[in-house]
Amino acid sequence: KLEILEFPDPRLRTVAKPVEKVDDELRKLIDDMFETMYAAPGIGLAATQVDVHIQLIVMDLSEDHNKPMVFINPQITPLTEEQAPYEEGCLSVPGFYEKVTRPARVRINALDRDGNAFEVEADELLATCIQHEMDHLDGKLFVDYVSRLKRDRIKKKLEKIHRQQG
Ligand SMILES: O=C(O)C[C@@H](Cc1ccccc1)[C@H](O)SCc1ccccc1
Ligand SMILES: [Zn+2]
Repeated sequence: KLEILEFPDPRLRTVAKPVEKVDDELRKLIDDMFETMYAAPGIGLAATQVDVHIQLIVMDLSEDHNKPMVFINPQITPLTEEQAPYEEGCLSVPGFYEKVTRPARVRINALDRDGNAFEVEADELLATCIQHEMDHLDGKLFVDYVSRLKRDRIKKKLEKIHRQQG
């Protein structure tokens, strides 16, 4: 449905602006993002990845793709100093996985698809995923957490693949 930008596309470095109005137009984008995420497949997708630079994240960690979550203008608060590692991947960095450590538990405050404020506390994969998605909204990628040497190798490999695709 929507095209997912791939590293090292500079548009992935754009800092997303707050959503002004939660209306039917935004809800159409949300539905398109879910369709794109499920088709990838992925368990999370940030608007930045589909070249829309607003603070919007969709996620669904369920097996049956029936537990959709929407985070609009999310704010995150770490709830512990404890860090948890995870072998992260990214739909914008296809085929590469690197260990990233992040706060193990976080609180998220956001608006839902109806514009209502809500708060959730997350740990495990939900904490990892929401932090990974919120990085996208700040123009950050998980490859920013590995050495420059590793990042440049990934960059070269993806640039080669993109050249071959014309
Ligand atoms: O933002 C994305 O690109 C989707 C990411 C979300 C994610 C990254 C790291 C850790 C958890 C979630 C993934 O590509 S979605 C694919 C996936 C599926 C199950 C578990 C981890 C990653
Ligand atoms: Zn990602």
